[in-house]
Amino acid sequence: MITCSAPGKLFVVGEYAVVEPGRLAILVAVDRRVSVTVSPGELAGRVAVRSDLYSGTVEFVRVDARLVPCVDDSGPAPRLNHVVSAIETVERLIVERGLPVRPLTLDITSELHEDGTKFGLGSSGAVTVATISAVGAFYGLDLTPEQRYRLAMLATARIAARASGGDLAASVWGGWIAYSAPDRTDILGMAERLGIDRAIHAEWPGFSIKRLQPPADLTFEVGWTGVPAATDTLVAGLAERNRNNDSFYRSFLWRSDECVRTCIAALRDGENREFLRQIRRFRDLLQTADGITRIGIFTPRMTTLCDTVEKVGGAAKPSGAGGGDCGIAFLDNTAHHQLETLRARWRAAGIRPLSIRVPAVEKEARDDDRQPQG
Ligand SMILES: Nc1ncnc2c1ncn2[C@@H]1O[C@H](COP(=O)(O)OP(=O)(O)OP(=O)(O)O)[C@@H](O)[C@H]1O
Ligand SMILES: C[C@@](O)(CCOP(=O)(O)O)CC(=O)O
Repeated sequence: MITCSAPGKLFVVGEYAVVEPGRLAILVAVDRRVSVTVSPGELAGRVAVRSDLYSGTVEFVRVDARLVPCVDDSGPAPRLNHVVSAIETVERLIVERGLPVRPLTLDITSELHEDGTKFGLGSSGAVTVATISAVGAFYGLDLTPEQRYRLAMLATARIAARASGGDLAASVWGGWIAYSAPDRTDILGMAERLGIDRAIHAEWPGFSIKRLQPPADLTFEVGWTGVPAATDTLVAGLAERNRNNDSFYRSFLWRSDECVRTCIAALRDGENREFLRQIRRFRDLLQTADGITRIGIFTPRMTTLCDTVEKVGGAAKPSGAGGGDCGIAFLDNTAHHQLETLRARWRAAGIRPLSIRVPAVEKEARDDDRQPQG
């Protein structure tokens, strides 16, 4: 039996733009995780999945390298597509290497939901990475962090073509990272033409990952609006502009990149004031984009969440797609009184402060780091 876990994430800056290959975002991994335990299954050719998100066990049968749910008349099948795609991707690699697939049972538990409602902390990314790690380890694969990210990216791209994979990168590498995504159509094409094994060892133009120093003397606070958001619909709303080669969208991408790069430099140089300025700038950028596209990044509660932080001297913005989910705030870490005031005002406005931290990355993991391409 093998258990692996993977953390959830928060976007610091760069969301939306990061869906375009090569565009940077900053993310952090949080101290809440999804765990996946893989044990030998009982029936040949079968995979059984149990998740604390859904009741009961879902049985799958392998048909042509795909997992097809066995008929279950107990109600609509739970949404296990991220888990299934992760298992299928690892098993394609196993088959390519001439190894036998085996009956499996997966048990999944999540700290990224409460009573079945997501907080917007990247549960889909965390469950994908934890499944890749656990199934890979069960089959005896010795996967490096980058190979786990690449398998997770391929598994995700098959079912969510727009997803940047920033959540996957944060989940794999942990800590503070700067990330840019590969072209997902390209890498899926590569996997089809060359197979999974060669695709995960090939050059992925656009992909980069770099570890960042956390800001010293700043604390961050996360507020949950209490409303889960549908990321894909929101992303489609903005990405639509790209298809039309819209001049607003081009300037959005350019401004986002400039903001993320300035944040990276501010973190490197310990320039907290500049970092806070860029957080505000990115909020403005998202607000302008929302005003033009009317996709609904800023709900009234999200606006209150951010405004309340400004009033106590900090800087805040939505984290991720917005439309609900979480906002992220940065404040001077000596501002204890302001922090208490902020939490009280958030609660009064129906915003729940979440106690979330970014765990420090162990030296061993830091030594595994790769540098950005290009
Ligand atoms: N514990 C789990 N067990 C099985 N599947 C899970 C689990 N957690 C997440 N998932 C999968 O991820 C999907 C949720 O993805 P979604 O993008 O809506 O939320 P999220 O990743 O938590 O939030 P966000 O994208 O806003 O960060 C679920 O529908 C399910 O397919
Ligand atoms: C809008 C986007 O950049 C971030 C979405 O973040 P979240 O899943 O809502 O936390 C989409 C993506 O990166 O795939």
